[in-house]
Amino acid sequence: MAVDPLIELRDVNKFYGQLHVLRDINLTVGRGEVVVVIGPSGSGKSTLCRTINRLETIESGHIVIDGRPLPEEGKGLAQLRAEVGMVFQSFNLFAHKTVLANVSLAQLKVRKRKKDDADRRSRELLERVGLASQAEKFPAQLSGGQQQRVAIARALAMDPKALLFDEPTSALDPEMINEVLEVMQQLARDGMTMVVVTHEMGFARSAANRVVFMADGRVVEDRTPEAFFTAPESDRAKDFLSKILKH
Ligand SMILES: Nc1ncnc2c1ncn2[C@@H]1O[C@H](COP(=O)(O)OP(=O)(O)OP(=O)(O)O)[C@@H](O)[C@H]1O
Repeated sequence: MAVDPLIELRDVNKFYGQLHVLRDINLTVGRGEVVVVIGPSGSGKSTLCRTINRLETIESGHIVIDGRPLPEEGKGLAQLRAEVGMVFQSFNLFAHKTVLANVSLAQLKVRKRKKDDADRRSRELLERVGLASQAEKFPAQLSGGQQQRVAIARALAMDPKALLFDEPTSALDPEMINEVLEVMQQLARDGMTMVVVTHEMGFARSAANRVVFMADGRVVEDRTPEAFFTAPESDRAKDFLSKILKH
């Protein structure tokens, strides 16, 4: 399936103290693929996502992005985080900067764009996420769904090769979830490579090329959404689906 690998994890292991949180993870995300990671609470989904961005270090194994190993530190890390953007549950916007400045800032610092160029690009992206009229506002003046769309615009402003989403809708009121998922659906249709940790099974069914099911720090299943949702193979996945699909 993944003929042109963009993100590769080989035999990755991670511990928090005694807790073996990622166990022999092997995962390949091809260019243009959307991989949705699901699984019970505490199974290591967020940690997996964070290791790809090197927000967490690993004890053993290899992570390769577009043919290059993850950088260790310094300038290489800022470059990595521009190339592989991350969208968090908690938005992580700068409260004292306008929406426009939030989207422009890293472009000035990391991409070394001139302010006019950065602001022009930011406005284009705010338009793309439906927030053109909110550029001069501050984050606290926006709804949670709008703030998350600003965070997506900010990640896109770095012209990333891939985007990681760590439970991007979990902090949102129900009526705001869809406006964020619609932006993500559009990105998927546009061919963005995405790894999405989410509890939104509708998104997994409709947008994912593959569903990765994790339990106890392991990848237990890695299959198409059709195969996973209609005929899960493992007892862990069957149990998980029977619990969440009751709701
Ligand atoms: N910084 C940390 N220090 C110690 N333990 C941690 C840390 N971060 C996470 N853990 C533990 O590692 C395990 C995996 O956490 P992780 O957040 O990756 O799981 P998850 O599958 O994303 O869970 P959820 O769906 O609840 O967000 C959990 O047992 C968690 O308590």
